Amino acid sequence: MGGKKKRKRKEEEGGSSVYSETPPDFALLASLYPSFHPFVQFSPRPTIRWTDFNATRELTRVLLHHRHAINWFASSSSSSWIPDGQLCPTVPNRCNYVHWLQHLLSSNIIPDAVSTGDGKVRGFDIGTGASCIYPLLGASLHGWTFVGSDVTDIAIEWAERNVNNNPHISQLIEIRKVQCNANAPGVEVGESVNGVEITLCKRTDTEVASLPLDFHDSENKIYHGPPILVGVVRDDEKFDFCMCNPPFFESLEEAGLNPKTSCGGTSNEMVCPGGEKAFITRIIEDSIQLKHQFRWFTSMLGKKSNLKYLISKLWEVGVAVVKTTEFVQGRTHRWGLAWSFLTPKQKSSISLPDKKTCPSHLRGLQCQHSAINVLEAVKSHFSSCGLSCALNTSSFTVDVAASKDDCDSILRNELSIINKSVDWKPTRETSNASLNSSLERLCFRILVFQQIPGTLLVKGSLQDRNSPLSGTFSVIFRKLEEALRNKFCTKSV
Ligand SMILES: C[S@@+](CC[C@H](N)C(=O)[O-])C[C@H]1O[C@@H](n2cnc3c(N)ncnc32)[C@H](O)[C@@H]1O
Repeated sequence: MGGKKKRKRKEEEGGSSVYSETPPDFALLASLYPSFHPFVQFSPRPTIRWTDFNATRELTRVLLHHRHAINWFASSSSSSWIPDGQLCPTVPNRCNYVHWLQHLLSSNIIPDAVSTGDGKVRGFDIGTGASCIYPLLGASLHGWTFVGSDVTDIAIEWAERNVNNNPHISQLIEIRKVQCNANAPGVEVGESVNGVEITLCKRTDTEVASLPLDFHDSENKIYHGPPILVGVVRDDEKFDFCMCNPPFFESLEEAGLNPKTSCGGTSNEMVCPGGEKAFITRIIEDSIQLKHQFRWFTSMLGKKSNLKYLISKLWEVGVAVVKTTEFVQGRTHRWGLAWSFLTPKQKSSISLPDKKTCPSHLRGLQCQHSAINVLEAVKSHFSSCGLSCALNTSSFTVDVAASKDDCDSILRNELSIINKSVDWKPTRETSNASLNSSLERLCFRILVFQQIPGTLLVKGSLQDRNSPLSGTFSVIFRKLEEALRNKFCTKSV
């Protein structure tokens, strides 16, 4: 696909932002902001040293002010708006997420329940950080109201400070401290590892302290830290969305030091046992309990490889719609995952309902076509898709078997049709090598019979409804339905 087409697709998904079109002009910013000037190297072309934490922090400050009218000067004499070493957000990357949320909210995919009664969009930012970047951006760009939560005292203190420094939007933002459950086992967020705050990425040559042994235990992928949504969101609250830039990494070693940039980030901000996979899994679990209190649940991901697991987890818990996107900023790639329990209003894209509600009946084929004609069309449809099938003219059935690869490729095709705006139910991961081979195939039967005089009914039934591949059945059946309607129906029935 050409670059133009790709960009258009991204824009349709809400996956690009103003920063892809108009990157920061360092020379202009240096001339407007004397505090930024010393960090700019003008030759061969204006840029900053990305490995210098003070330079990236200053860039964030000036961009927030210049582009978003967000005031970053503390009211005290301090000129910092986040303390040394705390994660310093890059504005373009954070804007991409806000831009995508705006796209989701306005896309009309799910019912448009106004949460607060005052007509304002209300969001919940999980782990708002010292910068409070998402509430500040969301409030300033779109007038959204926010609750921003965090677990550490330092994040709460500075987030409040940053909100108060922006009186024009401060009324829109509430900062909420997550009360850590004293009995919760595992990580003690708010305390530092080994009693020292370990700073990541601050400098390229920063040493990362060694960790206690049990911190390396990657076996336990279950999140067992402080509450995330359940226990933090109040019973009477409703939100249009939640968002999260989670601690991506499982360990300090994994977080490592990115030699190319310096965005700061402490252990508390960057690391959680089980990494983002465990953290987002907990958000998914919380979302089941809070399904009526949020329109959209969303999170950012740092690793594409976690998407597959999380999407299948989502379908397992019975969500109604899943969306993903990719955020690309320079050489940094991030992914967005969104889900909702509200039934989509329109079928703008594919949704695979749960097994019990799989469409499996095609009614109303006019009887001027014989059942045999229809049966043969069924067989030739599946044969042309490369699936193995057997026609039985005495039982009026076609038995079809699709391999896991067939199912994956059917889903992939669907995905490309819907411009990679993903609404799909992938096959469950089959990591267990001893898996019975029948589980690796999706077997189903198509039956054609006369339901009432004059009309034929085409019915599909799965051989094993619990097959991990059964999610693909609704796509397969819908494709068959389309093919049969095109061939036999003069008008939609
Ligand atoms: C990667 S930082 C993101 C900060 C900011 N939102 C940003 O995008 O720059 C993750 C944040 O989540 C916070 N955090 C970790 N566990 C949390 C929990 N259970 N509830 C709320 N915040 C949490 C950390 O303290 C940290 O500030």
